[in-house]
Amino acid sequence: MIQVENLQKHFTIHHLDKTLRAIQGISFSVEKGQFLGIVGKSGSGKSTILKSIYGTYRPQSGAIYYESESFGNINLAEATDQEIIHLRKYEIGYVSQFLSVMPRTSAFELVEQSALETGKSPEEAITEAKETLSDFDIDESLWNNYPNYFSGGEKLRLNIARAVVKKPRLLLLDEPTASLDDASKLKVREAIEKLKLQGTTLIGIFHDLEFMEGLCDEVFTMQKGVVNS
Ligand SMILES: Nc1ncnc2c1ncn2[C@@H]1O[C@H](COP(=O)(O)OP(=O)(O)OP(=O)(O)O)[C@@H](O)[C@H]1O
Repeated sequence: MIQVENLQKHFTIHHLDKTLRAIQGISFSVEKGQFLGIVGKSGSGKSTILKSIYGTYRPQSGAIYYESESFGNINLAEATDQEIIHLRKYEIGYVSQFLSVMPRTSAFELVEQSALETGKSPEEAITEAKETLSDFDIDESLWNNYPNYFSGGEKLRLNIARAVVKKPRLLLLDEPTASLDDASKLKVREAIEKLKLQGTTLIGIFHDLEFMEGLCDEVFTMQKGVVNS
């Protein structure tokens, strides 16, 4: 489903006149429906890998081949902005520990809009938004509220619900359980298991190794920009 070859990304820090090598020589592949876990120290380049796959960062060299439904095999490292936007809408989800909300949009509308984006009918989008919000234990009294007022854990669960309602083919998880309590983590774990059964391919970064136990098909450890296997 995804094959990363010799990926390299560096950042130019202009005010320090310095180049920072975030990742170099990263190669791995993930089969359809598998879950790859990435662990490693802070600053070792884990998020840079996910952001390169999601098209947020453009790597300097290397390739990211993705078996897309819309375009066939596509190198995400060289995809156009239009292709990336299309894939984000229909195929690739990204969940970080931060929720970016739209002003004056309720929690329910956020999830509903996400479902509508994938081409669901308004009725289907409403049904699926309700199901997903319930799945993630977001209290019904909060559905019409603005997420700005949510607690940290509620925001995280909403963030994941918004990605999961799309049933993406590839889901990138950048520490989505940071600061969640055990009950909420369990919900996230159940959702991941459900997605896997539906055939979603996942790549996830977690600090909580206990959480990953038995969930990932493979785990690799990053050390200062390179994979340490
Ligand atoms: N946009 C950016 N501009 C400059 N430097 C960056 C940028 N993004 C990441 N870096 C640098 O690249 C390196 C890798 O960062 P990255 O966020 O990938 O690490 P990480 O392993 O995900 O860390 P953490 O576990 O703390 O989230 C770090 O030294 C970071 O400062």
